[in-house]
Amino acid sequence: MGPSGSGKSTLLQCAAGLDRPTAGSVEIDGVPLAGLSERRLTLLRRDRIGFVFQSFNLLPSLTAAQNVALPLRLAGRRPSRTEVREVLARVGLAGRERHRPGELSGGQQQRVALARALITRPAVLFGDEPTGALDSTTGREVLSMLRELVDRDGQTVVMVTHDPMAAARADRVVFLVDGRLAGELHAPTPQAVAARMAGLEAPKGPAAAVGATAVSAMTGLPVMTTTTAMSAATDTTAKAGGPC
Ligand SMILES: Nc1ncnc2c1ncn2[C@@H]1O[C@H](COP(=O)(O)OP(=O)(O)OP(=O)(O)O)[C@@H](O)[C@H]1O
Repeated sequence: MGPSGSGKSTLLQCAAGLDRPTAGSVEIDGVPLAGLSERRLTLLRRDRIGFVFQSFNLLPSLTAAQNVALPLRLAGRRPSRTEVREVLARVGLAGRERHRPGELSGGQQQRVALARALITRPAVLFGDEPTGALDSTTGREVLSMLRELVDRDGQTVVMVTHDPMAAARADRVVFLVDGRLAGELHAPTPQAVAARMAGLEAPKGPAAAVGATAVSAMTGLPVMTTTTAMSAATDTTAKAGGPC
C-alpha cells in the first residue's frame, strides 16, 4: 500500500520480472532475475509467475475453459480437460467451463483470470488491485478466494490495494512512499492499516513532519511522508525523548 504514485505498480512489475530495477535484486523461487536473458526471463514469467490485474483481460470470444488453457497453449502444451476443470473448481467456478466472459459476473470473470494465472502452478501470484473494479461484496468474495488459496493450497500472493479492508486480509502489509519502503504491519487490522495510510498521505513539509510525528506517537510506530521527513520525524521524536 501507499499513496498514489508511491511506486506500488512499479515494485510489482519489478518483482514479477516485467520491468528491470536500476538497483537492487529480485529472486523468484530462488532464481535471481538479474542475470537472465530476455528469453529465459519470459519462460520464468510464463512458468513461475501468475499475474492478475484490475481489469480481467479475458478474451471475450473464448470460453472460460479456453481462457484458462491459454497460457499452457501458448507454451506449446495441450492441457487436459480435467486440468482446466480442476483449476476452475479451485476458484469456485465448477460447471462454468463453457461460459464466455460476457455471460459471467465481474467477480466470476476475475475468478477466471485467477484460474488462468494459477494453471501454470506459479511460485507467486501477483495482483495489481485485483478487486479495484469490483463492487464491495464481489470484491470481498474474490479476497476470500485469494485468502483460501493461501491457507488451503499454500499459494504465495502479493497484491497492491488501496483498500484497508483488502489489505487486512494479508499476513503482512508493506507501505511505500516515494518509491521507498515506509514501514510494515504484521497481522494487520483495517483500522491499523487506515491509520497508517492517513499518516502517509498527510501533506509534506516541515509542519507536516511534526504532524506525522504526532500520528506516530498515537500508533506507536514512526510514520514518514518523505525520506527527509522520515529522518526529521525520527530526530524530533528522539530529541523529545521518544514517543510519549
Ligand atoms: N523506486 C523507484 N525509483 C524510481 N522511480 C520510481 C520508483 N518507484 C516508482 N517510481 C516512478 O514513480 C511513478 C509512479 O509509480 P507507480 O505507478 O508504480 O505508483 P503507484 O503507487 O502504483 O501509483 P497508483 O496508486 O497511482 O497506481 C512511475 O513513473 C515510476 O516509474
